[in-house]
Amino acid sequence: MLLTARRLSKVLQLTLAVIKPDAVAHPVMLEALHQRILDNNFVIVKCKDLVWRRQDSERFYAEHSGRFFFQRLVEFMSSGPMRAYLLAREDAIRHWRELMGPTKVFRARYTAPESIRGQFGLSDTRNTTHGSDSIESARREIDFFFPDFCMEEWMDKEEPLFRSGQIHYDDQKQIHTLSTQS
Ligand SMILES: Nc1nc2c(ncn2[C@@H]2O[C@H](COP(=O)(O)OP(=O)(O)OP(=O)(O)O)[C@@H](O)[C@H]2O)c(=O)[nH]1
Ligand SMILES: Nc1ncnc2c1ncn2[C@@H]1O[C@H](COP(=O)(O)OP(=O)(O)O)[C@@H](O)[C@H]1O
Ligand SMILES: [Mg+2]
Repeated sequence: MLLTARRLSKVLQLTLAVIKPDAVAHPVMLEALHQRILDNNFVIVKCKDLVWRRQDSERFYAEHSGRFFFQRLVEFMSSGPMRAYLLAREDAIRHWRELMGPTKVFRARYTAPESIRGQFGLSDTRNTTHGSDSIESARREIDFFFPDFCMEEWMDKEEPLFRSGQIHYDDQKQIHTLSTQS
């Protein structure tokens, strides 16, 4: 029955999530956020730690150049290690954005105290996480962080297998793999 239910479940959606330098700097917070991802039934397809140069930060957030916070955002996002995730689940984009909570931490603390930003955010810029805000953004952002990953191929070949539940969580690599691959 479960298998049938799984087979009938909605197609998995991909989204790009980032744990920002303010949280990566604190191993306990980083671990808590990683666990939050697992607890919310996200499949971790890919995960990598990286540091941006200033120009990477400017390119990724180009849509915000000219806003009053752009310089502090660019400096902050290239100030230290980040962790990038390629996540999959039903309605991944919306669900991760809901888990993050409002962009502005000072608002999140009042309107969404259980959210990631409400709980861990330091300020409106240093707000702990990023998440794609649309299917188009997810495509661009996945390509930005994981240029060798082919979304079409994954959706065609791997998504049905991940959706059918043949999943194994690799504690070492901290990602999910297909049971047949383990
Ligand atoms: N609309 C608007 N909001 C501003 C402006 N300057 C600051 N803010 C808001 O007020 C918040 C606090 O401003 P700051 O004190 O500069 O920020 P901070 O506490 O140093 O923290 P960061 O946002 O990480 O720099 C910002 O995160 C913005 O949301 C501004 O010129 N216009
Ligand atoms: N008013 C603001 N003050 C300070 N930083 C901001 C502000 N608005 C946005 N930012 C920073 O710019 C990033 C991108 O902004 P935006 O795309 O609007 O939010 P989100 O990250 O929730 O999609 C935010 O995550 C935050 O780090
Ligand atoms: Mg955004």
